[in-house]
Amino acid sequence: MNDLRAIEDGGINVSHVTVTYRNGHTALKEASFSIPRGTITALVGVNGSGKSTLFKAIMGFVPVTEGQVKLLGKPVQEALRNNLVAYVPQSEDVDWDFPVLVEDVVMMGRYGKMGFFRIPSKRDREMVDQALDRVNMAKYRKRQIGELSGGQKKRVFLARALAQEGEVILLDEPFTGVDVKTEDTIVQLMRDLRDEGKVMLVSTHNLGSVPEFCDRTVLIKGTVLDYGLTEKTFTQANLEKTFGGVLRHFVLGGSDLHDDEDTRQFAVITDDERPLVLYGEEDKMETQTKSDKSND
Ligand SMILES: Nc1ncnc2c1ncn2[C@@H]1O[C@H](COP(=O)(O)OP(=O)(O)OP(=O)(O)O)[C@@H](O)[C@H]1O
Repeated sequence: MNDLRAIEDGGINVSHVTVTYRNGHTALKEASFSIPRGTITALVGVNGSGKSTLFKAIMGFVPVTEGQVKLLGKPVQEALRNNLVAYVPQSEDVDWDFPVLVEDVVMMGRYGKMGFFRIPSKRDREMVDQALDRVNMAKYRKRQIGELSGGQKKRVFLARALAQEGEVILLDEPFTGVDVKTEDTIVQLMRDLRDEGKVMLVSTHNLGSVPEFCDRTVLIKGTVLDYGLTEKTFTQANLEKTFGGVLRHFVLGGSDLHDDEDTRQFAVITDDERPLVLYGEEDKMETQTKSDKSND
């Protein structure tokens, strides 16, 4: 990938970033990648590979020991001051017992634009209404957030990110615990946001869906192993490097699959969420997505 383009387009630029926690543990070392605006990038790695640490570095929650992060061409603190970064958290990171209404959670996305007393303006209310409509959650606006299903909660946090009008959107495991319909809603929304020029980084274990909607992939294992266009980066060899022995992997071919001499084979790779399916000759297998109708 071309770093210059990301810098010119003002996307996410992570350059030689090292993060060492206070206990001396280095969770990320010399990580570098660049992604331009108007793109969706998958962040893929095993548990503990540094995905959350990278998100925290991008949001300025942990100090970067070395290197630098730039968002839309600006240093992190400036981007945060300008309210440019929206974050959709993992469900486990949220205290669901906290008594707050759905519409109030979405309004939190507007706080950075309000004055000291946080009195919502007409525009703030309009943005909240629009955001709730976009994720199909308007009819739940007076519900307590803790009373919603996992998928509905996710949609509320997406609405909060929409209401914020952030240009950089970070999504931490948006598909965990959601049904297929919600997954489709989230994917469609992300595509729309991409078309609007936002830059999105999405951590996911849902390997099967990466080629469907992520045009770029960052592979992470304590550092960035590789990054770039999904069709070039999201390869079997790279996934094996990224996941080591954690992935389950099986291949079906020969007479188990074909009645003739066809040498093409299927490979299924999974870390227990939606599997990635590859098909073709052994040395040039390609990903199969929902939209692939023929595999004659
Ligand atoms: N506050 C902290 N202090 C010290 N070490 C930490 C801290 N937070 C995370 N780590 C360590 O840093 C490494 C990377 O953790 P991180 O949470 O970034 O991984 P992750 O890829 O997000 O994992 P998961 O997929 O489970 O969310 C792990 O070894 C973890 O134990």
